[in-house]
Amino acid sequence: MIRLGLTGSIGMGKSTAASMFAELGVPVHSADEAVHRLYAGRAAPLVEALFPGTVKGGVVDRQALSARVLNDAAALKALEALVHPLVREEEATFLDAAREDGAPMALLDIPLLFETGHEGRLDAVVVVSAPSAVQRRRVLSRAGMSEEKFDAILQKQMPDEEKRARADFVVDTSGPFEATRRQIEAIHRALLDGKENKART
Ligand SMILES: CC(C)(COP(=O)(O)OP(=O)(O)OC[C@H]1O[C@@H](n2cnc3c(N)ncnc32)[C@H](O)[C@@H]1O)[C@@H](O)C(=O)NCCC(=O)NCCS
Ligand SMILES: Nc1ncnc2c1ncn2[C@@H]1O[C@H](COP(=O)(O)OP(=O)(O)OP(=O)(O)O)[C@@H](O)[C@H]1O
Repeated sequence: MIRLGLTGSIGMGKSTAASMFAELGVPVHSADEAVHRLYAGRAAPLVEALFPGTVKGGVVDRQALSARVLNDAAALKALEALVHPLVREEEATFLDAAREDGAPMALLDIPLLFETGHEGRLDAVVVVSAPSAVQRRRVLSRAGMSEEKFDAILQKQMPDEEKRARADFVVDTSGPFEATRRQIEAIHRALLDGKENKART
């Protein structure tokens, strides 16, 4: 089974690209969604122990947690040390299930894929990218986002250029959705064809 990673900076189109892979029948796991589930479940008491007052009604209050960690590098590091191993566990379970189902390929959507040194465990990595002006416009149009918050997040992520340099495939998401979809279909086909060729030789 091909283990494919998907990453890209904030607002570059990871979720959109992931849903396009899913439409092609590829099982998809989203690290962001896993964090959401964990914050409503087994991670909540651990987060509360680390940052008292950030859990309300048994669920992590993301706004309160964000305010607590975004401008405090040590606090964010401590949070990551708690959350990332739990996400890695969920990803391993997901990959096992996909393999058992006989899927030829499975996708892990991981915003911090390169930052967390995850590449070694994947067979190929797709990076979604768009010019920084497009990225900024997309992100600032989201509810609850400010210039300051956007800049703080950007600073914590590997620059887009470096991500593109490390990618096996780059998807340009600055055009119409159909153009993004065509690029994803081509990657999907190339990977499956490559696998078949390998099996034959
Ligand atoms: C800081 C938190 C509470 C903010 O939650 P909120 O709902 O406001 O934002 P959201 O999660 O949608 O993230 C907004 C953007 O920040 C990026 N981001 C999130 N965490 C980090 C991080 N540790 N470093 C860099 N960028 C990050 C996301 O990829 C996204 O692009 C939340 O992101 C969090 O708990 N982060 C730590 C866990 C983590 O590392 N998640 C990243 C994916 S595994
Ligand atoms: N051709 C395109 N391909 C992908 N996204 C596009 C395209 N055109 C416009 N968009 C928009 O760009 C935004 C990208 O957001 P998306 O949530 O997919 O990014 P993300 O990388 O998952 O973000 P985050 O890092 O915050 O989780 C969406 O609002 C989407 O509608």
